[in-house]
Amino acid sequence: KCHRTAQPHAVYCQDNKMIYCSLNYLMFAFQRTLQDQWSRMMVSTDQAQFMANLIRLINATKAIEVGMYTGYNALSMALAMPENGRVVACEIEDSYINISKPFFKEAGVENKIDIQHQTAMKTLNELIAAGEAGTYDFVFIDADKGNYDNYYEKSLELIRKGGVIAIDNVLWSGKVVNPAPDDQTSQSLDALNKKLHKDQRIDLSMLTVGDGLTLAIKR
Ligand SMILES: C[S@@+](CC[C@H](N)C(=O)[O-])C[C@H]1O[C@@H](n2cnc3c(N)ncnc32)[C@H](O)[C@@H]1O
Repeated sequence: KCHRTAQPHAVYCQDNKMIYCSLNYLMFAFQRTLQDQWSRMMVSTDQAQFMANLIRLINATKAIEVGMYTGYNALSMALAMPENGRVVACEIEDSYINISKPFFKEAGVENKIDIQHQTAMKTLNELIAAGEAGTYDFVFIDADKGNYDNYYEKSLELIRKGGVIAIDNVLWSGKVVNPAPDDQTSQSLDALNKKLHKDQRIDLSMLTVGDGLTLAIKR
């Protein structure tokens, strides 16, 4: 029987053994995603749990995920929010969206997650055009890396003062240190890291969680 819990749903130690586990909705979504060939795209369990607790800490009711994949982290965010909470989940691949939907329904949060099946830039622009600038509490950027800077600028418009933009993969397996001349992804992530380091519009924290997680808090 599933239950909602704030306890760790799974924590893995270095030899990949599960050491803490709760049988909750998230665990089912996590296990299903592991069957997909691209499951390494999913955030780690500790990262999802950390961001869910951030959402609780700032009492977020409006969040955006740029790059939903199979919905594991979107589900984690939705479960951390109150009944009136909403997650705008951006995803272009319908096969991933199809995997996510039964888990959202089973967990009773399908009404909290607004799946946007189009490019994330289109969705972010539409939200701004709809007058939603300055109203979001939390944005998680985790899609195509070449567009990260564009996602960051749009997210900065969309979040309120004190809102948090979380950016994934900012260390890119360490390749942001001296990126190779032909490695555009590492170069663009490095350029974004350097830009944020000097950005006076935010307070910055770069964490060695997962593949590197930046937190930018809007001033
Ligand atoms: C790293 S995965 C996201 C993982 C997800 N946040 C999680 O933790 O499970 C990146 C996702 O972004 C999607 N994506 C890539 N480019 C996109 C775009 N331009 N607009 C919307 N989604 C995009 C991909 O299809 C992929 O599912």
